[in-house]
Amino acid sequence: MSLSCNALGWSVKEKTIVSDATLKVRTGEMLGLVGPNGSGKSSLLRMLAGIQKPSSGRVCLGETPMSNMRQRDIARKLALVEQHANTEDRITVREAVELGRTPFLTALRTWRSEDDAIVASALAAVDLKGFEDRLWHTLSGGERQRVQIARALAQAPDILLLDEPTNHLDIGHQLAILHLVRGLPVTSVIALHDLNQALLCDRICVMEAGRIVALGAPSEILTEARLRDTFGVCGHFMTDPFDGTAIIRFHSARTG
Ligand SMILES: Nc1ncnc2c1ncn2[C@@H]1O[C@H](COP(=O)(O)OP(=O)(O)OP(=O)(O)O)[C@@H](O)[C@H]1O
Repeated sequence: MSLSCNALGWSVKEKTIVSDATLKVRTGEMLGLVGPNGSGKSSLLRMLAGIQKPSSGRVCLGETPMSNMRQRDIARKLALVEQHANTEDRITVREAVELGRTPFLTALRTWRSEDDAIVASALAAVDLKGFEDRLWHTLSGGERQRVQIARALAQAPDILLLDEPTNHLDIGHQLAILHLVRGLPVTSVIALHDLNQALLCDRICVMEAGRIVALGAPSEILTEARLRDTFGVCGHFMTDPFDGTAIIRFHSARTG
């Protein structure tokens, strides 16, 4: 399922946070969202997820305007992993992940064994087998982050939005999560600070001061000029001798 927004904007009081964001994420595409701190990535993701109401413009899931959809119907199609997600202190890991099945439960469609299987597979996907009975507040930052990703996977979404999903993770789990998302049959938008990780995406969208300033294939978008102008760093592209892929080596703008 595709995800699009047209002329999307959000202002708080007099301050414009996001303006005129127009974007179409194609079915099955993995789109990296990059930009400096405060450029509006989380705000855009929250609007795309239907959590933040835009001040202007609209979001469509496939061809359907999100404003015409009930929250439950949105949650059956789309999951968001927020940057600083929190949850009830006394909840166990299993209960936190089970919340992902809530949009599918009704008086007639109660919990089934297939829901248990989905929850178990989501926990296994993020390497949290054996953590089922642990209480949320006893988990480390990276373990909590993986629980939130498992909760989103348990939603079995067509569209998965992730806000810096790797920021608390050790390098092994960072790579595992990125490759997991890559391999899922979903349309994804993933906010990332690590531009080498962003190179793994199909396309990259760059935000600057609340605006989308570039959108396209990683090699076209992440140029040395872009690194300098948007991020204020010198970066040089090199070829990884191991597999021939591009990697960026950074220097500070002053010393580069
Ligand atoms: N509720 C709010 N009220 C006022 N300002 C806000 C609010 N939410 C976000 N902002 C401001 O909007 C700007 C964009 O914030 P946002 O969190 O979307 O940026 P970001 O690109 O995700 O940043 P980071 O990389 O630091 O996570 C920031 O300057 C932030 O301070």
